[in-house]
Order: sequence, then C-alpha cells, then structure tokens
Amino acid sequence: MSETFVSFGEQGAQLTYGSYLRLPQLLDSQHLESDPPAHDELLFITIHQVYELWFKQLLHEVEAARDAMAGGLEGGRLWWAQHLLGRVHVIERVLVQQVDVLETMTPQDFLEFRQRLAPASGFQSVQFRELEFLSGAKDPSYVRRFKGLTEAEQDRLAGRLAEPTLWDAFLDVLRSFGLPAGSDEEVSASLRTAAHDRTQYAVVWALAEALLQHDELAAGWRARHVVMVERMIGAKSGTGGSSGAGYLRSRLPLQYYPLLWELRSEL
Ligand code: HEM
Ligand SMILES: N[C@@H](CC(=O)c1ccccc1NC=O)C(=O)O
Repeated sequence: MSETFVSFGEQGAQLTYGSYLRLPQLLDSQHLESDPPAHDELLFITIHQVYELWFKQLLHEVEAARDAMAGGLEGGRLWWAQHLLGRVHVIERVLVQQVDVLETMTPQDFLEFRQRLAPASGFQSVQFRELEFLSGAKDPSYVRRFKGLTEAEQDRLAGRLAEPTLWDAFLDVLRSFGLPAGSDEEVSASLRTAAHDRTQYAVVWALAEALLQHDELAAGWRARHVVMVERMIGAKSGTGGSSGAGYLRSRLPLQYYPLLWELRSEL
C-alpha cells in the first residue's frame, strides 16, 4: 500500500496555513454590537469586512495601473495597465453580486441590531472614498464631512487628493501618442482621433474602454446598493445622518470620466 498522505511543505519552515494568513487575528475580528446577539449581525459584519478586503485589493491594482499608464508609450507597460484593469473589472462584478448575499437578510432581522450601529455607516469607509478619488472623482468636501477619522485616515485621504488619478495617467498616455490633452476640447478631439483610427491607437482605445468599464461598474454598484437600501430601510434616514436612499440616489449620476461618455454622442 502506498502512502496516501505524504508530509510536505514542512522543510524546516515554521509557516502554516493559519500563520501565513493571520487567521487568529482575522477570525477574531467579528464582534457583534447586539446583546443578546442578533443572528444576522455576523453576516452583516462579514460582508463589510470582505468588501474592505476587496477595496484594499482594488486600490493596489488601480494604483499600479495608474503608474503603468503614467509611463506612457515609452514606459512599455501599457499592456500591464490593461491587464490590471481587466482584473479590477472582475473584482467589481464580484462586489456587485455580493449584495445578493446581504439581501438574504430581511428588514425585520436587520432592525434587530440596526439601532446599535448609529452613527456609524458606510459613508465612513475611507477605502471606498480613496477609490473614488484615485479613479478621478476628487471631492474634498467628503473629507470635511467625515466624522471620527483617525489621523492616519485623514492623511490617506489628503494623499489621494494630492496624487494623480487614473484619468491623469490616461492623459499622459494620450500625450505619449502625440495626442493633445490640455483642455477638455483637446482631450475630446484626441479621443475622437483614437476612436477613428484604432489601428494606430489600439492601446489608447483599449485603455479608454477599460476606464469606461470601470466607471460603469462603479455606477452599477451604487445603483445596486441604493435598491438594497430601499428594500432594507425604505425612506428612513441613514445611521450616518443623511436622508438615506434620497442621498444615495443623488449620487447615481456621478461619472468618473464624463468625456468618455460624451464621446458616444460625437462618434
Ligand atoms: C443593510 C445593508 C445596508 C444599508 C441599509 C445601507 C444603508 C446606507 C445608507 C442609508 C447610506 C447613506 C449614509 C447614511 O446616512 O447612513 C449608506 C452609505 C454607504 N454605504 Fe451602505 N448600506 C448597507 C450596506 C452596505 C454595504 C454592504 C456596503 C459595502 C461596503 C456599504 C457601503 C456604503 C458606502 C460606501 C456608503 C457611502 C456612499 C456614498 O457616499 O456615495 N453599504 N449606506
Ligand atoms: N447606514 C445604514 C447602516 C449600515 O448599513 C452600516 C452601518 C455601519 C457600518 C456600515 C454600514 N453599511 C453601509 O452603510 C443604515 O442607515 O441602516
């Protein structure tokens, strides 16, 4: 009889599955506010923690895609930016689909622990706002409206407001192809040039489409989130102090790359 369970991966190293993945810390990070414990609060915490892990991964990928684009054609890494943005899209689809899991919670079950959550809310997700800023939608008023930020979180947001966005890096790509990108009019004309000569500007067009896809998927998340919110709390105001669904609906028209959307009317 041959040995079916061979010992491997233990060559002198101390590393284990649990220690590598820091499972003791990770699995000890779900602390319910409700007392007695509401059954669905664990799901609520888990979902949010999973979102924050994906947000961290998205920031990592979007930053790298931005830096690769900032090198322009000469940098030789535009293919990599395209590759990473493809990954960003797949993760963003997962983020939208994940709402389905949370919607297995009924409003009654949410209300069992909802009052314990105020004044906390998703509005205070620093990584979510970092992603908006890094993508191109910089709005400093959000930093002022944040309550209870640590100094480190304030610094992170200030850094995102100061650094180049994905859109800035895309403009570097246009320039590296000899396409003017000063004013909005110049950018629009350059986009039309690229759109009408996809042989010469194949990678420019592919990156423009990848940015548009990123924008569309972010809009898809906002739309999915507000419908879930209406299902859970109707027209009630939010624990974060906003009007709730009304506020969230006001954010639906946000576009990261309005010039890419306008281009559609001009083609
Ligand atoms: C029962 C489920 C949920 C409800 C009822 C809900 C409700 C709300 C409400 C009412 C707001 C507006 C701020 C306020 O006044 O509270 C908000 C904002 C927000 N929520 Fe949720 N939410 C839910 C789940 C989630 C999940 C799973 C995430 C994932 C991270 C999330 C992320 C956010 C973000 C990022 C904002 C700020 C949006 C913006 O400013 O554009 N929410 N949510
Ligand atoms: N703002 C939600 C509560 C909520 O969903 C929430 C609360 C604390 C931490 C994250 C949350 N998620 C999204 O807003 C509400 O008003 O019911």
